[in-house]
Amino acid sequence: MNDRPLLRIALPNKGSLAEATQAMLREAGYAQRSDSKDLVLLDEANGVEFYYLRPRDIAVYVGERTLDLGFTGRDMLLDSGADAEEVLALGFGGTRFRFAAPAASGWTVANLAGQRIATSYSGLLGAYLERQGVSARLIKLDGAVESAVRLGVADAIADVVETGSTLKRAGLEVFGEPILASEAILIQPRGAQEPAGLGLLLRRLAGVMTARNYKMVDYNIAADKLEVAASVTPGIDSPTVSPLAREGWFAVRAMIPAKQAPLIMDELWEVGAEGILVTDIAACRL
Ligand SMILES: Nc1ncnc2c1ncn2[C@@H]1O[C@H](COP(=O)(O)OP(=O)(O)OP(=O)(O)O)[C@@H](O)[C@H]1O
Ligand SMILES: O=P(O)(O)OC[C@H]1O[C@H](OP(=O)(O)OP(=O)(O)O)[C@H](O)[C@@H]1O
Ligand SMILES: [Mg+2]
Repeated sequence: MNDRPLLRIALPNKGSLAEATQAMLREAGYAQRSDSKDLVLLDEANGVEFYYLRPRDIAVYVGERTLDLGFTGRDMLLDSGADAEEVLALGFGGTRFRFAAPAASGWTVANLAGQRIATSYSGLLGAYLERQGVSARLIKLDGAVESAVRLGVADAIADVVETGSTLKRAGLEVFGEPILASEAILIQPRGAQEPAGLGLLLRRLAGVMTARNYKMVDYNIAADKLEVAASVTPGIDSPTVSPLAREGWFAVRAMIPAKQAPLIMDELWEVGAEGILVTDIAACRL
């Protein structure tokens, strides 16, 4: 290990983002705790100390400049009002923060004036209602907000929606525009100087996201069809084209968006490509 100060990073100790965050850091080459009761883990080789904290508290620690960086949800950062800012969106933990009310009750955001709205994100909701010029009474709950209407504590709710199945089970339906599109993010104290080690962490995280979002395609193609085939697989910069021992044929290799792989394989087949292989990318730095 070199002698720069340890980078101190907060991670969710439980909840929806905890496992996926730890999986991403492992993929990026960092050590993670093996016992879910551990509060701190020192990754000496990478010069990082990980602190496992309640997801809701992470923005607070980072905003108070107690820790250099934190992994949390965008909704949690904004709700906290902490003096921290988003550095990188991580491509997982995607949710929407939305209003909901009993199904088919015809609610609009304007109707919320003077009503009771239950939420566990009162900072986020309060700021949104203020921007909309709607004055309502916020009922602050810790969780299981979907039950608040049935139990008569609120007229509507504002909560995190992923699949929508919790709302459905409670007989509720979303209304109005989504208040926020959230996902897991990396945060730092607002305006902080870049701590040593952040550049490396960002490169590694970007590498994990690229490896998850792209695949590698290899195929053989005759010279007269190379240009068309290469336009189907332009790669990030440009495809790698190598001559084959077989006269007038080339081997082509390029990265392709993982979601489009089946379609691209079909198109290459139509163009006349042979030996089309798609493989996962285990890791990368671009
Ligand atoms: N299916 C999901 N349900 C809830 N939150 C999710 C889901 N998927 C991703 N998230 C994100 O995870 C974060 C919420 O985490 P968690 O569920 O641990 O919070 P919480 O239950 O409110 O926290 P706490 O346990 O501290 O009260 C938010 O950023 C949210 O957008
Ligand atoms: O749209 P869905 O896929 O159903 O997911 C969203 C639900 O999951 C979360 O609850 P969580 O399990 O975190 O419990 P909590 O309400 O006690 O925080 C969130 O608060 C919603 O209730
Ligand atoms: Mg929760």
